[in-house]
Amino acid sequence: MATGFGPATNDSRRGVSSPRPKGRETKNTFCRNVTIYGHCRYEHTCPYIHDPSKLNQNENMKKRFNVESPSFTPLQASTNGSLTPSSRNAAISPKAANAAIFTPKSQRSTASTPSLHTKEPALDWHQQEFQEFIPQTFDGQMVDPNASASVLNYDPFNPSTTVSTMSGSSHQASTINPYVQDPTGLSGASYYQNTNTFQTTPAFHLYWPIGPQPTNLPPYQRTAHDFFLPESLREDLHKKTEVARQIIPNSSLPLIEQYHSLVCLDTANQQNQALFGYQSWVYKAISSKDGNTYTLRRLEKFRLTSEHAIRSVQSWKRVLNANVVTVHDAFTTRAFGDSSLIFVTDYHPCSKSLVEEHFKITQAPRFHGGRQASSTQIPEQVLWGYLVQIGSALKSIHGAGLAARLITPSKILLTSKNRIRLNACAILDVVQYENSQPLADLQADDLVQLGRLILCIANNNLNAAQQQQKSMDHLTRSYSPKLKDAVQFLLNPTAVPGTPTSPTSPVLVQKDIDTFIAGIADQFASVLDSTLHVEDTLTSTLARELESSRLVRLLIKLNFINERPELDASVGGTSSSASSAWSETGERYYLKLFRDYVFHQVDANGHPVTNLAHVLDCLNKLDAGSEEKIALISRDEQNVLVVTYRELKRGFEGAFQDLVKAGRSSGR
Ligand SMILES: Nc1ncnc2c1ncn2[C@@H]1O[C@H](COP(=O)(O)OP(=O)(O)OP(=O)(O)O)[C@@H](O)[C@H]1O
Repeated sequence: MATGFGPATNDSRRGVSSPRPKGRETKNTFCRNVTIYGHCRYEHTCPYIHDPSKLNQNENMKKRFNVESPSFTPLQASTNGSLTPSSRNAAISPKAANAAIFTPKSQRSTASTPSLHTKEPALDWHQQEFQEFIPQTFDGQMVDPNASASVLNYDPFNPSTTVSTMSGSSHQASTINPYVQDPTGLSGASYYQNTNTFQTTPAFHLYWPIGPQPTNLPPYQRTAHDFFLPESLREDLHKKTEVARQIIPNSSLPLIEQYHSLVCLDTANQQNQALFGYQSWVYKAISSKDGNTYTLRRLEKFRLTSEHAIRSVQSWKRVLNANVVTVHDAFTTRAFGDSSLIFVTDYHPCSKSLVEEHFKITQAPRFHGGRQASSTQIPEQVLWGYLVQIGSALKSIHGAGLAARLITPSKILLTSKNRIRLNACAILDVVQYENSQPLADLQADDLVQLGRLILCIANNNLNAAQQQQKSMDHLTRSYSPKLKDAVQFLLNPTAVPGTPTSPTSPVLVQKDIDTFIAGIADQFASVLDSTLHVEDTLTSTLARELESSRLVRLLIKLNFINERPELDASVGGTSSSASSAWSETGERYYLKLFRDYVFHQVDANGHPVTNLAHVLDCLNKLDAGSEEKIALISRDEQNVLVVTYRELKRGFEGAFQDLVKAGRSSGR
């Protein structure tokens, strides 16, 4: 390492007293700028020697420097937190008055320099001597001293940094990407100058707490679970995937058009014919056209009398609402041995109807008749959630010139917690095509059906709408007046009194979905807020999975490369001898030892080390191509190879490209 000190060439340090030896020590010191750059831009003011022949000419030096010459004044943190020169007589250029203070990173916790850290751990063991100043080639790249300070203050392990970084200077935060292979070296070790300090350790991962923090645990209390999906979500998704891919071997159910692997979703033996006028069955099926899973609803013994009837489904295909089960197609088939009408809709695994959710028949003591419905009162917020969601569905449906026509508990699906979708849209439009009522009446009836639905759920009774007054009394006693008003509005006849134009003819205003939605706007706001909270949580979970999936891709590549005995010198053969295996030579050999280093470590007693943190740390550093060195030990323990992650990464990419090329050339 060069021992000479030159003036700072970095603009961000202009006007700052850079660390340099005191006055008389310069007389024998050759300017390092000349050594490094061949010249010194500050030759006329620089206190160092620029002419090699003048070295050791002490007398000359005396003439050029006197006590007023700027001297090295290391900054020290005073007890009041400000930076003071250690030398009492130190003279600082007046220009320095407006300059940002250069703050050695080890002193940041006590310095008054603005920091991105809102709170920093005051750990003594982080304190260390300020290292000697090493000129960087940052000219013109980091001209804003504050920008450089904020970047150097970047702490990937400190969640408080994240908060302030994101709110305060999001642009700067977004420029920090440890994965960028920056040819300028900005993302390399030179960028993170004081690499020995905790604060400037570069982030080799992006497990970054970006969303709402569900727990207030400090970092050292985190567990491996924090890196992956929450258990409940993982279980839920697994269950859904399992159910979605379930098939029944040797099933006797036929193939219907492109739909195969049918599984019946109706568990009840008795089918209710009252709603559609036909016995209906629901199946899960896979489409051979796109591989997706769909739901087929079959209406038995249906005879199509008009082509127009089935064409009415076209309008339903355009209704894409988050609270409506999307309709994809409708057709007739004889595959079941009769003439059946089939509706193809989205499939929502593990969903259940509101009947199953709220009116589940439970086994009760014999003196109660053996069976009874669950009697727990449904929270008001759940009822508002249903009103808002179905209100939103009806807005889309009515806006498309259609009516839902069937808003009943058995035809509303609960697809996840408190998330519902109308599930029998389009069916009555086809089966009752010939004797359909005016659209306005049907739309008004949708609102009445919605009122009845809420009344039934609030009363825990499927037949509550038949004793309307009694059920309303119960609702009035158990819930807020606002909910009662909303249900009353819905249950009113198709028209409500409006402003009369004359005393003899009172005007009746048509009741519609827009009026209803406007009336419960505050509930829409609250449902929107909770939905956005859920979205935030899911986004933060997704961000964690993003990191995990990145590491999976890395591991896949690594395993493609490691130990491929079948690939001899024919791959990358120019660099390996014909007799040796490809994956055992050259850079691939490092990767093999690296695999041992990551996964096969043993402790002092020879017991296997299974440390997730070590694995994640190593893999992330490999992915980032860090300059950090590691010692790889050969399996016979005779050789130690010291390599940087950057070198490993280069070998890793090269080896993988070799494989890809070899795969292509052999036509695989
Ligand atoms: N689109 C769908 N995605 C996933 N599952 C569905 C879908 N549609 C229906 N199901 C499942 O099929 C079951 C039967 O649906 P169906 O509409 O026939 O209800 P039901 O309770 O049998 O009503 P009914 O008494 O009128 O026959 C539902 O409970 C639900 O679990």
